[in-house]
Amino acid sequence: MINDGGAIVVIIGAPGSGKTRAGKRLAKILDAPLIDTDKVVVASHGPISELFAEFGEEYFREREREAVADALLQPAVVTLGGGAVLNLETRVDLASHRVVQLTMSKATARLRIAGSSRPLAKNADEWEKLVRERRPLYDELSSLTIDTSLMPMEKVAREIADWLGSQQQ
Ligand SMILES: Nc1ncnc2c1ncn2[C@@H]1O[C@H](COP(=O)(O)OP(=O)(O)O)[C@@H](O)[C@H]1O
Ligand SMILES: O=C(O)C1=C[C@@H](OP(=O)(O)O)[C@@H](O)[C@H](O)C1
Ligand SMILES: [Mg+2]
Repeated sequence: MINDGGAIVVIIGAPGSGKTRAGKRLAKILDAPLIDTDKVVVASHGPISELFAEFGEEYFREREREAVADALLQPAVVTLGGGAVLNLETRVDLASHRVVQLTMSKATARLRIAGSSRPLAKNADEWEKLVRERRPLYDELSSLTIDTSLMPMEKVAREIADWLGSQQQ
């Protein structure tokens, strides 16, 4: 059963796969608000790399869970951080939402995450290991998967919008 009062759609998937960027485009297409849970955490608690360095991953995951729980109640396009699905309560919540997964190849990851400040995916090998472990969760939770490796962001956003349209008929 879809929770019609809450998030319009939730975008999950690998770090760097384009969730935040495609979500922003999608929100424009739908003329809806965008909530990126990483941005919510940063606005309240400071940069993610600093939270990891000062307080550790568990502290970040707790703050992330708070942001996710709140975001899923809002009528918005919601983009999660790649590791948000590690939280069991979040996985239970996602079962009643429309969830899209974005993926990308390792070759694309090498280009997109170069020089990024993601503490758990500092290079393509770390990224690959993390995604291999999480992939079963991403697959289980999502109803649509889009490989963004070679796809412009605008097209990614359009594909999600078209899918949402087909769901509402
Ligand atoms: N479809 C795309 N084509 C090319 N570059 C992209 C695409 N989607 C995202 N990017 C780039 O990849 C990086 C990560 O995008 P982002 O939206 O932050 O991913 P995520 O939120 O999944 O970690 C950014 O530099 C962004 O400009
Ligand atoms: O995969 C992860 O564990 C993380 C992904 C990041 O978000 P994006 O997936 O938006 O890059 C951010 O939440 C944090 O660095 C941890
Ligand atoms: Mg993001």
